[in-house]
Amino acid sequence: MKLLQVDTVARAREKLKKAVQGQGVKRRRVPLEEALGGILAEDVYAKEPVPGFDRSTVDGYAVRSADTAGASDSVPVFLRITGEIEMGRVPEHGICPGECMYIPTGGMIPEGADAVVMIEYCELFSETETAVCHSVPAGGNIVHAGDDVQEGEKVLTKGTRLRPQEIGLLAAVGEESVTIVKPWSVTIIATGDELITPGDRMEPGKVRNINNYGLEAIARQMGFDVSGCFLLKDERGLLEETVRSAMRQSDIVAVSGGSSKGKKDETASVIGTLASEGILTQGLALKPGKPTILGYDVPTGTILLGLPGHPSAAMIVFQLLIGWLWEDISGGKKSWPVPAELTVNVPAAPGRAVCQTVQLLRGEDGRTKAVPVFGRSGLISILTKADGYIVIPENQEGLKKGEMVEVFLI
Ligand SMILES: Nc1nc2c(c(=O)[nH]1)N[C@H]1C(S)=C(S)[C@@H](COP(=O)(O)OP(=O)(O)OC[C@H]3O[C@@H](n4cnc5c(N)ncnc54)[C@H](O)[C@@H]3O)O[C@H]1N2
Ligand code: MOO
Repeated sequence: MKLLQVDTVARAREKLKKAVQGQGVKRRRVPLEEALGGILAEDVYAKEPVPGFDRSTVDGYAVRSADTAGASDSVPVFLRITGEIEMGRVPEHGICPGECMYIPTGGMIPEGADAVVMIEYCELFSETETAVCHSVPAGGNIVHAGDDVQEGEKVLTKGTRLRPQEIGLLAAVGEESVTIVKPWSVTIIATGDELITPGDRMEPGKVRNINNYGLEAIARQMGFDVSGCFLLKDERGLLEETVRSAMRQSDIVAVSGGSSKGKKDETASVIGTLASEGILTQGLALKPGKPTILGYDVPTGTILLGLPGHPSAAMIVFQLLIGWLWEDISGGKKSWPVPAELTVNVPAAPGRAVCQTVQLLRGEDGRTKAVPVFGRSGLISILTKADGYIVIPENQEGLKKGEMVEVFLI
């Protein structure tokens, strides 16, 4: 009887990391529109201050604050309106004592003004005079040049994962492109005679292809380029040819299905043939995810990954191995687990780590609770019901209700 010689997740990660060590990290300059999810490859310094000039934060009148001292509804101060400031333009002149200028939100503060009175506190007396019924302190309703970002300041640190707010900041400091760690390119191959696409007519015995869609989405979420997505019949020659050709243009070729010990399970044999380093791992001490295969090909610099056919297992393993490796070698900030209190006991699996999906809820006591979503790894709905997962290490006893756990969000 031939049983799989399994590796722990830690051991498999170690092997993967060692295999790709010589590859180094490549960089790519991308326009901001394509930077979302990218890992910043260098620190970014502001070439210009934000804002670039003193600006009003309200619609109103730019004034000298001293002129408004003591102003109230019953004793207003009368100021002469000497003009109007236009957006995007430098004021035509400054203001002197007893004067004011109309200013829109974001307009440039004129010389001589040190505050802005909101329009709601002013009553137009004539075209050239307004009554101000409210005093305003120096600096009131003004955002000063550099208040947001100082010129020369380090605004973003290498390793930052670019979220919408970072992209906005880059735009604010005048960067139209940014250098990120070149994302890996991934080819995804689903295998199985039973598989049909979501649009095909359902027939008895057929199963809709979930993995191509789920894995492609995870890869894109991680910021990778997806260079190809294939659905193949269980045919060794076809699989070998498709993987071989994908290796020329991909950093990762992920094959789902055919990783186990069934009669038609050929993924291990194909990876063994095509990877110059042979098979690194065949079998993970993980539930779900046992039928996982890893190989590395040095000449093409490709990771070959055989994933379990069961959809939840395939997605979790991709996350645990490839997601982890990408975070590690791209220098990106590590994902932060959420602490939560377990609501029921979770059993361990002898000799295997358990990756248990959980839902996060707020308990009546106000604490964050982790509610396990139990179900077999062939079920896709357990992932949609889950907010994250917890890991019980191999050789550890199960977890007890009430224990604090760390939830990795998915
Ligand atoms: N004798 C053994 N049998 C099995 C073992 C084992 O160790 N010994 N492991 C089980 C575990 S755990 C898993 S997971 C599965 C994985 O097997 P494979 O990776 O070889 O995958 P398949 O047999 O091709 O498929 C398994 C299952 O998943 C469905 N599937 C496959 N691809 C897709 C897809 N793209 N979209 C949706 N569903 C897919 C497939 O129809 C099968 O139902 O093996 C156990 N058996
Ligand atoms: O461990 Mo399999 O990978 O249960 O689904």
